[in-house]
Amino acid sequence: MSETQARPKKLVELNDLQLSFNPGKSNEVKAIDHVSFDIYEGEVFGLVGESGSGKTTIGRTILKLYEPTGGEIKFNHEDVTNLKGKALSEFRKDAQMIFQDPQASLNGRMKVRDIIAEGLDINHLVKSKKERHDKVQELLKLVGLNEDHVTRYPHEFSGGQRQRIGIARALAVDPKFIIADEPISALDVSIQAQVVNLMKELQHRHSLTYLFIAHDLSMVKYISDRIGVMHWGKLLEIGTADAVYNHPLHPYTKSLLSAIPVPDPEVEMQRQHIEYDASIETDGQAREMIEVNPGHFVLATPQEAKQYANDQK
Ligand SMILES: Nc1ncnc2c1ncn2[C@@H]1O[C@H](COP(=O)(O)OP(=O)(O)OP(=O)(O)O)[C@@H](O)[C@H]1O
Repeated sequence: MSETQARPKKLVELNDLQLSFNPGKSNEVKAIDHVSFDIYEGEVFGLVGESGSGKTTIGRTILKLYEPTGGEIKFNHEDVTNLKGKALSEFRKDAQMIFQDPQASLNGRMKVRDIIAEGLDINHLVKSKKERHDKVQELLKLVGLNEDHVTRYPHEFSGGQRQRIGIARALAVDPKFIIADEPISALDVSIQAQVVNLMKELQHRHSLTYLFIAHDLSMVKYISDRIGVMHWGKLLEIGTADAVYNHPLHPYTKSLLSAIPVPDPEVEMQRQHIEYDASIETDGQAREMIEVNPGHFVLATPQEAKQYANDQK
């Protein structure tokens, strides 16, 4: 990189993050098991892995909805691991979340206008009723909803429209960073692309940074710049979307990829699912993130990393 070229700025940094549920008890779950990665300003970072791998816990821990058991979280170069009070409210304005199930995450007894304006009210971002009204109208338009929808309730909308309301609510406070936790998995396939396209468009227009959480790689590959793959609380692989999708290193990533259905029926008939033998995660050997190709890391022993690199040739 030349001196004149700007280095990507790190917006979110996770350093050796750990979170255990029920620590020290027989039912302890290491939901985040020594995870480190950075998210650069302006990028879409996709976090994938099967149900229970710890993706939601990471999202909620970044937003300070959970207290980590260990490690550090930085936002905009500042340590936010132990934020409290006013500083925490400020941070929560900069970092917003969009949820998987808009039906459950929107208060059914509130009108759309008040749902969208909630963040404006809490953070005292508007000075008059008119300003509040205008801002809500602007947000509705931004996410492709009708201006006369303001007096309706969430149940009067389709799933896709409800997710648009969730997006408008998140954008109301003008955040820098959005965690989208499986934002499309509850939607019809025909609507999924529309919502993803809207999110992409808003990202460009508002210079947003996303952590996009999903359990399968197909849509994540389309929206993400880089992808991290999680299993059992550990980050197993990280790289550009192209590297992870087209040149996977870890056997778990290969297995995840082999599970994606192919639209072509003939190819689909011949698709072979690669079984993943998870015993390599519990054999007691020390593993660390090794950079096999520039920017493409895998959790491995030095020997495994060599093997994974050779398998690619
Ligand atoms: N509040 C909680 N108390 C105890 N265990 C929990 C709690 N929340 C999550 N877990 C456990 O932590 C692990 C990680 O869960 P998490 O929801 O983060 O996974 P996920 O990858 O987001 O899965 P999903 O796609 O199903 O949301 C799982 O084993 C889960 O059962």
